[in-house]
Amino acid sequence: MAVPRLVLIFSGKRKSGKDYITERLRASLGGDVCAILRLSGPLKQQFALERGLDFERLLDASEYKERYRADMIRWGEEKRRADPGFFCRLIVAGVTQPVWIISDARRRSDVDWFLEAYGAVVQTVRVEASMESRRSRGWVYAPEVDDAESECGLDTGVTFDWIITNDRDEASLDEQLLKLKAFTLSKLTLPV
Ligand SMILES: Nc1ncnc2c1ncn2[C@@H]1O[C@H](COP(=O)(O)OP(=O)(O)OP(=O)(O)O)[C@@H](O)[C@H]1O
Ligand SMILES: C[C@@](O)(CCOP(=O)(O)O)CC(=O)O
Repeated sequence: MAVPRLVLIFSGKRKSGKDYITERLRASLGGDVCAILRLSGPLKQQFALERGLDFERLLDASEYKERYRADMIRWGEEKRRADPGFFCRLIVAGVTQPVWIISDARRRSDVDWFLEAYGAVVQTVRVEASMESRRSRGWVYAPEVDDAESECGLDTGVTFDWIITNDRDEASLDEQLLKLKAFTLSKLTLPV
């Protein structure tokens, strides 16, 4: 198994901007240095296959995805109950880049699995956005989703190494991303 130099574990509420921010970070680091690994990737793929759904449409920030979210959460939780590392192992297989971004941690079991496997190089990153910002990006409160572990599992119990505030202030976001990028680059220049 490849050994990463840095594993950034991102979490945050729906529409806080996890995908947006992780894509920006990858773009600025380059795809040969940095891989985005989505725990929900293999989950959505298998769920789509079993239900005859459109996998591609479950990936983007669409209303289509939201329609199936509660069912996907239940489906994924069954898999995790049987094997908490199930999705974690799937997404790290065969990755060759030195920097891994896990874009969508939602549960303690996800964070604990990475800490156990790669603890020395793990950094946890929380993306925060106001309810107003999230609403402006399409968030609408949904019972059984916003009050469930999928959204609240990391609200407490983890001391995040980084907190990124993603509201309307573009300059502030640029600055925060630059700091995280500089930290990431500093890890790449250290000897193995
Ligand atoms: N700082 C920003 N500037 C412009 N657009 C943004 C910003 N942050 C997020 N967005 C947009 O808001 C929408 C929701 O963001 P994104 O999909 O990244 O959130 P998320 O936290 O990954 O949500 P989910 O948990 O639902 O997947 C996307 O269309 C994204 O492009
Ligand atoms: C089903 C689920 O993986 C959907 C995640 O979708 P997204 O990260 O919001 O694109 C959430 C979960 O695992 O609880």
